[in-house]
Amino acid sequence: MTGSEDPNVPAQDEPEPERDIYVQAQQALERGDFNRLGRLLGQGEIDLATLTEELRVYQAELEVQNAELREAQVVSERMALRYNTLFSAMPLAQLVVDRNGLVLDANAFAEQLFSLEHRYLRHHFLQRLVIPLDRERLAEALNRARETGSQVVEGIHFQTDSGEVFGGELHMARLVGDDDTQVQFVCAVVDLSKLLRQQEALRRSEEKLEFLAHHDTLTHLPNRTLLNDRLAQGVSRAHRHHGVMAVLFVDLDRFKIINDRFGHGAGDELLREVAERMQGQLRDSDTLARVGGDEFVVLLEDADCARRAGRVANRLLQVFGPPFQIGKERLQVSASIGISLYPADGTEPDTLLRHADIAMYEAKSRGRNDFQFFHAEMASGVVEQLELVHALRGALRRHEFLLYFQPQIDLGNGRLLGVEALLRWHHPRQGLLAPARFITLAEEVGVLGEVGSWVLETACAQLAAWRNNGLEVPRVAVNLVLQQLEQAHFVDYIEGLLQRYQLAPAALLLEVTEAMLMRQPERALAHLHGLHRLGVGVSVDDFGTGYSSLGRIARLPIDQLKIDRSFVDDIGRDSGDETTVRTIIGLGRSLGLEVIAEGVECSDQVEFLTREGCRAGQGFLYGRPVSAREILDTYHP
Ligand SMILES: Nc1nc2c(ncn2[C@@H]2O[C@H](COP(=O)(O)O[C@H]3[C@@H](O)[C@H](n4cnc5c(=O)[nH]c(N)nc54)O[C@@H]3COP(=O)(O)O)[C@@H](O)[C@H]2O)c(=O)[nH]1
Repeated sequence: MTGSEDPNVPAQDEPEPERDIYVQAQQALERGDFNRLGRLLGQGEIDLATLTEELRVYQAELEVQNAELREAQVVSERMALRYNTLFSAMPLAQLVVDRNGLVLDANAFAEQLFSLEHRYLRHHFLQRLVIPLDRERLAEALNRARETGSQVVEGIHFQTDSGEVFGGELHMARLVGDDDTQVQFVCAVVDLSKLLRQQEALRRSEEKLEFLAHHDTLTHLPNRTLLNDRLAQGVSRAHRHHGVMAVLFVDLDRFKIINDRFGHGAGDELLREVAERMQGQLRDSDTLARVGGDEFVVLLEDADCARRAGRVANRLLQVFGPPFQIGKERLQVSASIGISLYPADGTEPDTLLRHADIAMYEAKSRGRNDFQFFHAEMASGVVEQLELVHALRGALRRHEFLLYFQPQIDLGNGRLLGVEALLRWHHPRQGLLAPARFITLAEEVGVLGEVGSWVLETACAQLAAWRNNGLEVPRVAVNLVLQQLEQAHFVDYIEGLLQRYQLAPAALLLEVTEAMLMRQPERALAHLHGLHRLGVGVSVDDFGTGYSSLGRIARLPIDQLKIDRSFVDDIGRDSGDETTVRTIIGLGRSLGLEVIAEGVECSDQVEFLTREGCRAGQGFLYGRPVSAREILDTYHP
């Protein structure tokens, strides 16, 4: 003991004797060594009360330690969870490697990226996951990471087990181990090629959206929006350079009929084919746009476009020459084209388009399959046409149609053989319109089939009504259009109609034109045979104006030939036409067909006709087309 040492303070590492006994007792108790405890108690140096107190304190200390341990466990579990989430749940390929780059762990994204299962990936060195050329850079980065704790390697190329190479970035961060020998790194592999692919896909989607906004999805031609844009640019260019420009408005003839008859699928295919054929006739600098169902617009902007416009229009019309093979059908289509020129026909895009549209209507009204340059005088007429088109659409619903009837007379005895039903339209502003004003338009707009059904129904109903009023009109002749003759169940429909109005089949005579028969669509022909079997009469209207082969006429199931008015008109004036009339009458007789002459206006004509053997006639001489009431008043016995 030194002089400075307090004899009452026990040396640091010497246990306090009394306390030592208690510590020994505690340890014995902890171990469950009751013999030892008994011996210590037997030594009599332990006070039981003090021991109990010591044990209580010791227990309290133990509880605190336990609580700390539990808390530490919770913290460590939470840390493990966080680690797992960061390592496994983030959509990023991650690997844990040791100081040499040996893979110790890898998440599912890494397995997927490198096409390697976890168990194989674990035995790889990070170096094997990059291409040989980049391995030295990787080794340098690993060394630096050991010193600095983290590293990023940019522009590195990885390779998958299947040999695929992709560019990207490698991010390394020290995970554990202050000691260099135990160090581990977490490595994140960023696949930039995927990012680039995603960016590329995004760019392509944007491009596609942009394309769709400016192009027609069916034909892929510029749509109205893009056309307006190009038209506006063209006009301002032409204005700046005192240039010219041509706008061609192309509209298919009777496209609606094709759509209705063959379905929209066929219509779409036809439009695609038309677009392709037309495009083939244009220069790269010309614009061909689709601006509506069957409407296309062509812009010509070169210096000689005013002269070229007519030639281009001609070439466009010629593409419709060869039939279009749509599925099993061979379709013959034509188009009408209107042309307007900058600056002569307008200096604003809208005006140029409108005037080309008007000229196109003019081409249609002149018989279609043609082109027309715009003239100022056209405007008023076409506006009227457009109004008519608009009004026609609702005319049936508004009950604006009515039938007039013209008598058909036995030329020998003047008796009434029947009447021809002739359509009239009571236009709200223009008054009573004859068919010449609206039949072609009705066909174009696609309402003629519906109107035709109305005519048939009304004519039959009228025949029944006359009969109920005491007038027996032997038959009614009704004009048909091809559309009606091609309806799927036309013969059944006619049969139903006759039953509904209790009419004999011979009370109905259906007039078809020679032109309709020339085209001889299969279904129409089948219907003619069906009608014949039913006993319904079929008359060939305007006979002599077409070029039907006599052999073909002889084979058709028809009952009557109607000599065209133009020939009857020339009786006594043109010996050629007289010969035609004579031939038709002879033909009818040899085929056993009734022959009726239309447009009979004077007794000389009657004399010629009866002399040649024609027994029936219709014309102003016997009566103009009149209302049903007037027929009743005139012919009621
Ligand atoms: N598809 C349908 N076509 C129809 C229907 N109703 C009529 N039409 C066709 O329209 C064309 C013109 O008919 P319309 O103006 O009624 O003229 C008829 C007569 O008025 C006229 N006619 C009769 N006799 C004379 C005459 O002596 N002189 C003279 N200048 N004209 C006369 O002829 C027309 C009847 O012709 P047609 O039918 O050829 O016998 C006409 O082609 C009708 O076919 C309809 O409902 N559907």
